Amino acid sequence: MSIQSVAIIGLGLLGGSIGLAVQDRASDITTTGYDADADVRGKAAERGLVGTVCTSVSDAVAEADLVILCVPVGAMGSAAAEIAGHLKPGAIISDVGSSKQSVLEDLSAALPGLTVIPAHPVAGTEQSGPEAGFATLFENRWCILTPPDGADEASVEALADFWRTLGSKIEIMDAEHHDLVLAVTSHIPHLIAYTIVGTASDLEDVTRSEVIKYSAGGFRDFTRIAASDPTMWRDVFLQNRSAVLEMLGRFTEDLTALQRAIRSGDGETLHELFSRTRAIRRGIIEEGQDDPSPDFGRGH
Ligand SMILES: NC(=O)C1=CN([C@@H]2O[C@H](COP(=O)(O)OP(=O)(O)OC[C@H]3O[C@@H](n4cnc5c(N)ncnc54)[C@H](O)[C@@H]3O)[C@@H](O)[C@H]2O)C=CC1
Ligand SMILES: O=C(O)C(=O)Cc1ccc(O)cc1
Repeated sequence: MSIQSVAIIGLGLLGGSIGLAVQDRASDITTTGYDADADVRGKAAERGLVGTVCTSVSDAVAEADLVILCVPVGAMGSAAAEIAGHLKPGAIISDVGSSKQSVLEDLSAALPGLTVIPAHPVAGTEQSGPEAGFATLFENRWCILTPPDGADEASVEALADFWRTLGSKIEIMDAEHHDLVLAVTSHIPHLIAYTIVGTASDLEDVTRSEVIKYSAGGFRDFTRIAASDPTMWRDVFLQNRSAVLEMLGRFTEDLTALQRAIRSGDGETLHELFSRTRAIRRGIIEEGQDDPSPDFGRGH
């Protein structure tokens, strides 16, 4: 099937970037959009994030071959319930949520018998809202599709093609595996950033000026991640609870082992780990998986 019209529900960073990317790279595809927040709809119209910003969700999805839910993962179920009954027959319903198992369950429950194919573009920044989107966000980035067992193959291929058109590379895996992998590569790193910045801020009464003055290097990088959207990340941790808790358990054990090495003066253990992690970083850069530009995530 060929996708000729796309409806984007939620016009923040991800929804806005999809709208701009489609208009840039596939101008034959019609774009409509809707956001629950009237201010966001106004800003989306001003920026031209989609061809038509609709004032009702039913108008936005009525003619769409593909509907992409771009709302926080905790809002996917209610957003899906709102589009049920207004969809074009045969439409593909997808999303961009950062966790996949709960989204697959929520969408399948709200849209029984329809073509639900969840997806996760592994591309983003710490920014959010309708001003944050940009057309090149998905270029050379992975988009992971997590179709349920028995999903219509032609629809999976049509969705994969859509993301390739936006510049993404495609991977297909099951939702449970996705959630475990992303817990360690994305969700726990965000939790660590929120924690360390919170810990430093709790010290601020004593050393307020020093936290700002010496926030070069490592701490500064953590503050970028810790500036990420609170609603989005609250939802990720609540929706991907079991995978996050599993990985957090492993992380805590490893942290405790390092604590012991430091206490006992075991430099060999520290040096061995730091050498291993340095090699991982160098491998990522050699594979071209590093941030696409030095400004990535800062200038948008
Ligand atoms: N921010 C990032 O870097 C990335 C985010 N994601 C995922 O993309 C999704 C969207 O994230 P962002 O675009 O960053 O968030 P955002 O906060 O920029 O935009 C979300 C928009 O959804 C709207 N919304 C909420 N509930 C709604 C509903 N029921 N109906 C219509 N609109 C509704 C909000 O008003 C808001 O404008 C999340 O599920 C997130 O996990 C995926 C990859 C990267
Ligand atoms: O800004 C960053 O470094 C990110 O990690 C962006 C991001 C956030 C959430 C995702 O599901 C995917 C990418």
